[in-house]
Amino acid sequence: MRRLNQAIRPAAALLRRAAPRAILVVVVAQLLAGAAATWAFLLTPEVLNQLFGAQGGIASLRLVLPAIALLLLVYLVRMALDAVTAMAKAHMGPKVHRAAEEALCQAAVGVDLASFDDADFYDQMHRAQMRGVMHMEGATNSLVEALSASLAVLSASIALCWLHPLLLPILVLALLPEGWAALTAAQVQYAGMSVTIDLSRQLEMMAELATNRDAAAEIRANQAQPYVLAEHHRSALALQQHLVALGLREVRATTLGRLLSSLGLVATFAALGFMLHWQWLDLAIAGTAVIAIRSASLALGRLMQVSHDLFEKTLYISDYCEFIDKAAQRRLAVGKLAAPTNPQLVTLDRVTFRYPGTHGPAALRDISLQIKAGQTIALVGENGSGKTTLAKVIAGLLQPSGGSVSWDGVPLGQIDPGSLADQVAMVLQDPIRWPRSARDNIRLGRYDRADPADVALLDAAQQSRAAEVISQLPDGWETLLSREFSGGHDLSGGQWQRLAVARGLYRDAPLVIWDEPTAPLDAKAEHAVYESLRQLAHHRTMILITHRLASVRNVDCIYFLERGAVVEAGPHEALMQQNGKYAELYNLQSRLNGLVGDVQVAGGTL
Ligand SMILES: Nc1ncnc2c1ncn2[C@@H]1O[C@H](COP(=O)(O)OP(=O)(O)OP(=O)(O)O)[C@@H](O)[C@H]1O
Repeated sequence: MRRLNQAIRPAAALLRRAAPRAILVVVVAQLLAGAAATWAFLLTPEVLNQLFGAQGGIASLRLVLPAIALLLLVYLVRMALDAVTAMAKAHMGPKVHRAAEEALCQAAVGVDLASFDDADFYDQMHRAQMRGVMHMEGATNSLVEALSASLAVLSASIALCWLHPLLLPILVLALLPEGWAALTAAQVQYAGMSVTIDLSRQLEMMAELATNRDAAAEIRANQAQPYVLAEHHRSALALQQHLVALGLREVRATTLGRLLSSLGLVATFAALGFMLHWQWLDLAIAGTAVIAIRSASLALGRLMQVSHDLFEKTLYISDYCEFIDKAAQRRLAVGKLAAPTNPQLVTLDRVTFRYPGTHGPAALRDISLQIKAGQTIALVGENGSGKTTLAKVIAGLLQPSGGSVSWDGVPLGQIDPGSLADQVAMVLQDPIRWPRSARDNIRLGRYDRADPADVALLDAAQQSRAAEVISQLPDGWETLLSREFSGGHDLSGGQWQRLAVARGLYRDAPLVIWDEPTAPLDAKAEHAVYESLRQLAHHRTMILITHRLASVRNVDCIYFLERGAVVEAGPHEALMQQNGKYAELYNLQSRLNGLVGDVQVAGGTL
């Protein structure tokens, strides 16, 4: 019961929230159906008595007809009530599914970015999404079934008790073995469930790899098909063997239960025979008792099946609920203050950051710096030195593990994340490829921006050279950019990046962060992007992350990172004079690649 409760309570709460009217209809209809069933049982002895007493011939049958008609009417009412229940149930399932899915999405988008780097949390979120929502909907259906079956058992019990109080213990005698068998089978399933889930997840992972569009090219290029198939086969075989073993144990339990149930039935008939013999009840009541016991036994079978289903869903539902709770806790730790509009000074004081669940050196170590409004700074350094992490900390997307980040003296922990994000435009290294139209892909930079004549949209597309890409699409701005839907169209990596740059430009925020914005771009597009940056830099604070050191020669300050720490900082000339790591890397790049064309930023060359 304790385990069942873990599934019943949250499913019932969601049901009450998502479909209160439907649940009211179901409860009322089922109570009335239960009352109708009891009435039908009470009418049955009367009908049987009249039938047994009839002498034959039309005349005596006519006498029985009103009682039969009444019984038929009661059955019809019951059928109508069951139909009403089924209709309410048809509303319930989709409503509960929607509510569960919406709660999950709301929880997922509400948590801080670091939560996505917490492997346990991320894993739980996916379990909740893949199975929790589905089982939540299933559990609400099971609840309705459980209510209907319980009321059927109750109505048979009341009728039997009414007809003769001794019939109640006989009913218990008939039902006990069946109940025991169903519970034992459920326990067998429950005991093996965590292994079932584990094996299913491994299998799903391999099936996902085999069918995933993003993985398809690499699997073929690396000739990894045999590996994928072998791993899939290994997981599938393990799951199959586990399920067969579980099924056989369940069959043993149910067979024993059936055997006991048959013994219970024999005992029931013996008890009825005994009562008939001593004339404690007449034949019509004994006949009704057989019908009622049969009906109660079928209902109990249904109840046990439903409980069994609920048992199976318990783990998934607990997992779903736990995720929603955890997400709410991660959401609570946010500030309430509004972010300063156009912050004049961003200060980092001895900031450290460690990704959740990681060991070894922290991703950022003891970083202190200041960025004034209107400045352009560059973060440079080798792969994995912490540039992207630092940019996310400055933007308030990641909370430092130590030290503090403040905007105009207000610690970011006290600022509402929404208002903080409002001040930042961030173009990331691997931007999201929205499976939406080309228009939406840019407008999603700030989807609620008023731009009735598309002036800002066209401007952003022009500056990033995304306009050229869009003009070649079959449906122009309205082309769906996803091959996963029919009629969809895909872009090259560089074309996607142009759209991402356009999105960043369209966002139009006072603090702009560009993380390798031009890496996959061709020379012309790169030139166009730096032209846009030059214009942007006049009245914005810019943080530029790049490996092309020639691009950052004239920014206000360059921060050179190494293993999470700033090891050199200053303008290009100063760093070159220092002749340290930056100078070494700069000279190396110059020798290897030659310098890229100079681009003007903030009045100087970039
Ligand atoms: N989500 C994450 N979870 C755990 N560790 C991470 C995560 N993202 C980055 N790291 C680690 O943090 C360190 C800094 O990563 P970061 O992405 O900030 O480097 P970067 O300088 O931007 O690298 P690149 O030039 O390759 O983009 C690296 O050691 C990386 O392995």
